[in-house]
Amino acid sequence: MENDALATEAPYAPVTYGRRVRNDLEDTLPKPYMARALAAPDVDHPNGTTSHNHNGMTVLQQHVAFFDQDHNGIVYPWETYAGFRAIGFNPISSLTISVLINGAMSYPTLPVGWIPSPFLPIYVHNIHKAKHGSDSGVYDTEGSTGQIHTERTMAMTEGNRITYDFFGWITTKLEWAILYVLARDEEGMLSKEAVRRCFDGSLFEYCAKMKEGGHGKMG
Ligand code: HEM
Repeated sequence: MENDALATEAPYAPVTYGRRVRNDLEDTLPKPYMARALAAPDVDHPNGTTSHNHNGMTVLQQHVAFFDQDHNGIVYPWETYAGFRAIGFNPISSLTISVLINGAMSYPTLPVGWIPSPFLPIYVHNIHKAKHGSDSGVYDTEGSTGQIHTERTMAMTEGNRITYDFFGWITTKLEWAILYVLARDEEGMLSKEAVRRCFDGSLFEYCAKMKEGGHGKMG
């Protein structure tokens, strides 16, 4: 009975055998249940990305800060576009993605009123309000991160679908598809480290530097 209390699998729910719960996090990660505000840790990086400055922002704010080109706390569609160009996406993809991202995320982040802004600004301060359903759950509703265990991302985006959450299904797929295009290796694999660094935004800084140095993958 005592062992049952710690069981992570239920015989009558085969899905709990397929989607295993890790029980070794505490070996390397202190307080794995505690959401981190400033860092995106995993078992191999218990302190997050130490080379990356959090500037006092939540991990989700750090995720989008790269796109705030003029550092005024607002990401306009043309800044999203410039950010995507800087990390190597072509003009057509960059334009399409920036219209979709700012189109979907501007409104919930607006600081005052009910009226949408025609310029589609995204307010970094309120980015936690742009969180949607059917996601990985790594970011919590305040924009902090829990532990990241993302070995099987595509299966995860299927498995995390919330019923009738069409917006969440599509947005989550899109986010993971963009990450895949950006960070896959020669064998078409997405490394766990690329995923972790996407969460805290340090991946984008890295990709922009690579692109600047002429190592950009997407030309
Ligand atoms: C190359 C650029 C980008 C990539 C690869 C990317 C990828 C991702 C990924 C993989 C997630 C995690 C989704 C999940 O937890 O299942 C995510 C979440 C998020 N991203 Fe991005 N993203 C990018 C750019 C942006 C931009 C420009 C913004 C807005 C300015 C943004 C806002 C968000 C928000 C608000 C979330 C939280 C969604 C949630 O957890 O519900 N991202 N992104």
